[in-house]
Formats: sequence, C-alpha cells, structure tokens
Amino acid sequence: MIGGHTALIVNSYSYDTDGLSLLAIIFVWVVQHLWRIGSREQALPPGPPTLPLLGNLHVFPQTRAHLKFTEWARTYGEIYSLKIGSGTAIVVSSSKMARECFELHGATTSDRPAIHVGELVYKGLELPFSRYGPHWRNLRRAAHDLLNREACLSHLPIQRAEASQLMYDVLQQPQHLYQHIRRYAASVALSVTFGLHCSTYDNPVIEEFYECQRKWEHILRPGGHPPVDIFPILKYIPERWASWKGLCREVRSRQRELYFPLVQNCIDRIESDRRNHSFIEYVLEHEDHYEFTREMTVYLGVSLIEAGADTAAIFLQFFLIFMLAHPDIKFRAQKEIDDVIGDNRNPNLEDIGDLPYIKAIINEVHRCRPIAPTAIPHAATKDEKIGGFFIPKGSPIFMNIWGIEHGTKPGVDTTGLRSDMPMSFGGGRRICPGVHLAYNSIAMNVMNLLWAFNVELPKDPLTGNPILPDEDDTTDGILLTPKPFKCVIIPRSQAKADLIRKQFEAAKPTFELFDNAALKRGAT
Ligand code: HEM
Repeated sequence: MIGGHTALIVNSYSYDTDGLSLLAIIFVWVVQHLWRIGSREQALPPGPPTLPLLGNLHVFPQTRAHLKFTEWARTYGEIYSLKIGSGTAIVVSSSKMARECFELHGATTSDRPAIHVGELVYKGLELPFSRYGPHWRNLRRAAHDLLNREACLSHLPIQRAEASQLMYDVLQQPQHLYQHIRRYAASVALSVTFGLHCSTYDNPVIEEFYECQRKWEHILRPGGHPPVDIFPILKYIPERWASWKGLCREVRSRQRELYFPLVQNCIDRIESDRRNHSFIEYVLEHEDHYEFTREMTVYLGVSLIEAGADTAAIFLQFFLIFMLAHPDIKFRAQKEIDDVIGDNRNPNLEDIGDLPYIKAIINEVHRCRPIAPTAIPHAATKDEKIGGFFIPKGSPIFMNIWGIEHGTKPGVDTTGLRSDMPMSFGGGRRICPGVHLAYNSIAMNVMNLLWAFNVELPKDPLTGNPILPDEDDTTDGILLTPKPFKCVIIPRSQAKADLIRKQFEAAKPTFELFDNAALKRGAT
C-alpha cells in the first residue's frame, strides 16, 4: 500500500517534471522563435543590423526614403534587404541590378505589394497599384494602345495647341507660372483621355483633380495611416477611431463623382455622333475587346489622369529651377536653340533631334530630380534568386531610382553615353507606359520656354540679393513635387512675344473640338 502510494507520488512527480520540462521547452522555443523574428535569414542580401521582432522597422525612413535608401546602398551594395518584422523588403540601387531584377526576372518581379489604403480607394482597379495578373494585363494593354509611340503621334495636335496656350498664359500672367504649368499638364491628360480641354486653372475638373490628389497623397504620406500592411490586424480598427478610413472613403466617392460624369460625356458624344476621338470613347466602343466592365473603363481613365497629369508638370517645374540655378547652362542652351531655330518661327517637336545640348539637359534634370525617386514598389510572385541572393516570394522590391541616378556622374552629358531613356520612368514590365506622351510634352515645352523666355532669379526687395529656389523644398510622398517658387520670366524679344500670340490664335480651332465636352455632374 505504502509502496503503491510512493509509486503514485513518484509517478505524479514525474508527470509534474515532464509537464514542467515540456513547458520549459515550449517557452524556450517560443522565445527563440520570437527572437528570430526580425533577424535576417542567411541567404538574403545583406542589410542594416536588425533588432528582435522589429528587424529594421525602427530605422525604416519615415520621410524622404530615397535619401536613406541611397546612404544604405553605399554600405550594403547594389542590392540589399530590410527586415520589416518577419517580412523582407529589397532595395535595388544600380542600373545593372535593376536590369537583372526587373527585366531578366520580370516574369516574377512585376507584382505590386498589397496596399490596403489603395484597396479601400480603388478596389484593385487602378493600373499603377493593381496586382500582376490578367486584370493588370488587360488594363496595361489598353493603356499601351493609347500611349505607344505611334498613338502619341495622333495626340500631337492637342499637345501642340496646349503648349501654345502655356506660352500665351505665361506671357499674359507670368506671376502664375506654377499654376499655368499645372493647368497645361492636367489639360493634356484630360484632352487625350476624356476629350476635355480645360482652359483655366480654376476649371472645376482641374480643381477637383488636384484636391483629390492632395487628399490621396495625404493618406499615402508616412504617418498618413497606421502600418496596416505590416500589421494587418489594424485593418479592423472601427472607422470612428481611424480617421484615415473616412478619408479613403471620401477620396473614393469624390473621385467617382469626378470621373463617372467624364465617362458619361464620352457616352453622350458617341450617342449623338459628336466624337472628338478621345481615348475613353474608343475604349467604350471596344469594351468587349478589352474584356472591360464599365468600372474598369472608368478606372483606366482615373489611372491615366492620376499618373499622367501631375508628372509632366513636376518635370517642367524642376527644369525651371535647374535653369535658375545654372545660368551658364541656360545661356548655352539658348545659344543652341537660337542657332537652330532663330527668331522667325517657334520650335517644333522634330527640332529636338538637332538640339543635342538641350536633350542632354532634359536627361540631366531626369537624373538629378527623378520625380518618383523610389518608383512604385514591385513585388516578387515567387521565391527568386537575384544577384546571387535569395528573394522571398511576396517581398516588396524598391527600385531606388534616386540612388541609381545619383551614382552616375553629375553634369549635362553630351557624349551620348548616358542612356536616352532615363531610369526615372521605372523598369521592366511595369515601366511607365506614358513615357512617349511625357517625353513629347517635356521636349516641346523645354524648347519653347528656352526659345521664348528669359528665366531669372527674383531679388530680395530689402537686400537686393537674388533668391534661389530650394530644389529640395518638395512634398514628401511617392512623388517629389516642388513647392511653388518665385521666378522672373520675361519674353526674350517682341518678335517672339508676337509669334506666341499668333500661335495661340492658330491653336483655337484645335481647342474647339475639346471645349464642347461639357461636364455633367451628379453621376455615381
Ligand atoms: C515625367 C513624366 C513621368 C514620369 C517621370 C513617370 C514615372 C513613372 C514611374 C517611375 C512609374 C513606376 C514604374 C515601375 O513601377 O517600375 C510609372 C508608372 C506609370 N505611369 Fe508614369 N511617369 C510619367 C508620366 C506619365 C504619363 C504622362 C502617363 C500617362 C498619361 C503615365 C502613366 C503611368 C502609368 C499608367 C503607370 C503604371 C504602370 C503599371 O503599373 O503597369 N506616366 N510612371
């Protein structure tokens, strides 16, 4: 009995010790496991030292990520990794590695990471953020039909007319240069896409477009919403405690109120046989061919305006700031254009071929001021090996355009060694499809501005010292947008001012076709 009791005690003791050891093993396993979260797996590209659980989250740049990405590239090389908790992000910082990653491995590196706020606003329908797959392919095919090199030839009349309005507006109201450029770029995108010319900056469509953009960038900016993509549980915070959710809803509904009526105008023109050959009219008549629903047609329009309207304006603003900062380069460019064009006619797009110095300036502005300095992140659709390193499925991959371009030699390069297609348009299968439209706009307006106007620094009224715009005074988000800056802009001669007026008069019939695309309000 006693023996039996002892055996029972021993047994229960051994159960207790077994239980305790099991708990201890589980505890050690959990601690080791948690400790490993955030640490860099062996085969990954190198990167900054990590902390348990956080990885590199605590040092992940909250603002101007391109600067930190570029600083890290100097230490960790052309491809490095950042641990974001248990996840991994990859940063590519040389053109050679960008080619390997986005072109050679394009079949598996062309996805976009899931962006929860994008999902709330666009429900996966916007081209720049859409996931790689059949839906993206359909949208991209249609965008290509509008924006390929040949198709862009048919957009030249309206681009030329808009460029002549820009010159005229600057001549009439030089103090509103910044707004004139923004009107120009938005109106080109709206004319080509929806057949709508907006003759003034205070046009309701342009105002609403820029207001929606401002709100959307506010959501996207670092700190504009909690890190829902890293901690998906945050998605479930009720809206009353999550103001960013309300903002996403507002942007979505304002965008729909803006764009559905624009599509309806296209439908009306088709039905009343008053087509002005805008792209959305074409898509509406070929929805079956593109396998589009009406929502997809609308959101293709949204994508093209959002990606195309602001970007050309930003480039031209950076160009002017560059001219203000480098008067010697400006004088040499003006001498080149005077020798080729003279005083008796305006430059044409075709002239750019005879202006190698001006072409090189355009490349230099792209190099030193890439508009989207970290592009839009790509993502890997399967485990990959790139540059000899392991890239896990699902990792966001940043193309550090800033780092790539700032690794090249600064200066206006007329040797032709620098590629004609600057890296600032991204790469691989997601490369900017608007590159030809953008390039035509940029070339036309850069030539016009240099030919027609002198841009000079304003003087401080108190000290008389010139005020140089700060080229780093930009917004901070996916796009770097210069804040409004002061500049003195005056016509270079009376003959040129007269030609600008004549050219604008001559453009009026082209506008007529796009002016009657009246806006109807109040659709979904
Ligand atoms: C100076 C002007 C422009 C610059 C610097 C620029 C730059 C870029 C960059 C860096 C990307 C991301 C590429 C990548 O993920 O690898 C992009 C994507 C895109 N751009 Fe542009 N862009 C410009 C003008 C335009 C214009 C005028 C349009 C159309 C009207 C446009 C439409 C798009 C679209 C639809 C995408 C998304 C492509 C996709 O995800 O498949 N862009 N752009």
